[in-house]
Amino acid sequence: MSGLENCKPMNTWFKKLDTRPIVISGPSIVESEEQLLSTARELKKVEQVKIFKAGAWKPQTTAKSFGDRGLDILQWLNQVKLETGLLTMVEVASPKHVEMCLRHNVDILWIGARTTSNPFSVQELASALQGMSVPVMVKNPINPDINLWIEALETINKAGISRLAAIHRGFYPFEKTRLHNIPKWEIPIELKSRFHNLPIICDPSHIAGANKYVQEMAQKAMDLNMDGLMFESHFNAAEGISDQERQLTPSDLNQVLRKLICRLPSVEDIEENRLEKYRDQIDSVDSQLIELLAQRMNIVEGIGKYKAEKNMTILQLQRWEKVREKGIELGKSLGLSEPFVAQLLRMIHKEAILKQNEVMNRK
Ligand SMILES: O=C(O)C(=O)C[C@]1(C(=O)O)C=C[C@@H](O)C=C1
Repeated sequence: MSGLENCKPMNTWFKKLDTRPIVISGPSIVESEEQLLSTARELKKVEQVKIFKAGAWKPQTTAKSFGDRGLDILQWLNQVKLETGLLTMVEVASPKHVEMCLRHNVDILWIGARTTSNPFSVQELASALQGMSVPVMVKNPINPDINLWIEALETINKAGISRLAAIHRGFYPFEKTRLHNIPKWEIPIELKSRFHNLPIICDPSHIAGANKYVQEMAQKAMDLNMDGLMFESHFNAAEGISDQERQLTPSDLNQVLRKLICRLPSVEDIEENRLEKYRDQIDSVDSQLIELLAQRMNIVEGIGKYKAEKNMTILQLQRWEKVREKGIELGKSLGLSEPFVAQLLRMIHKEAILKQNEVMNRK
């Protein structure tokens, strides 16, 4: 069993983290003490914000340099903590960063997408974290490689970190889309289905890119039952030196959070177990589907034997085209989308060919 099954729920990390969603926010880049403190003071007024995040050493896609002011920033963050009571969270990319953050009482560390993509860097961080108890969050790697993400999480977990969470920030888009990163929601869903106890935070700011899509991405994350949300913010977003289009002012963030509908993973079923009844119906339909597929495969097997006797090829393109067209037509008339039916039939046809191949080569 993976140690990730033993991750602690976030409401046990710190007393303050007893809300859903847990909201993390802070500037994309620290520009000055004034920007950091003013943003934190404004965020303090947004009730749901519990964690203030800041990149003290921010790796950029392009080689822009804002100088190594890590130490100053860590001191300013202590001031933030003192004044606002917010928990602080900083990105670490090297053992030196870990050591400095721990020395300056940063509450939570996070590992960025570029670092997660490199198992050697993750291992170095894990060695620096060995024996520490600080909570750590691990962003997904740049490319949609779930195994690389799991490997990074497990490496940090093996160093003894059980206050551990994943951050879904979307994936590098090879083609331009309306969003900055491709969300590929199926990846965090797969992560959650493999490790039920691993908290997952969504970063709608990185996925959306532009603020106008942030609400939609945040709602999607809530509907998928993610544990928290991480937003970029700036007290004076329009004047920020980077990522202006994806930093919310704290009052805009407040609006986003107020509009958010937080659906529950389960509800007291007061309407005579309505959900249970639906699920019983689904179970029954699913059984019928599987039984019908098995029947179809028996017929395919019969055709396979016939083809073997008559020396006929397995692949019958004309017949397959007809099966496909008829299925798509019927699907459409019943409200099923063409890509869905086409994909389903493609899988069935592939399995039929495998089956007949086995029949023909049976000794
Ligand atoms: O009709 C056949 O010849 C079959 O073997 C059945 C079937 C199918 O699964 O529908 C499978 C393979 C052929 O390429 C075409 C159709």
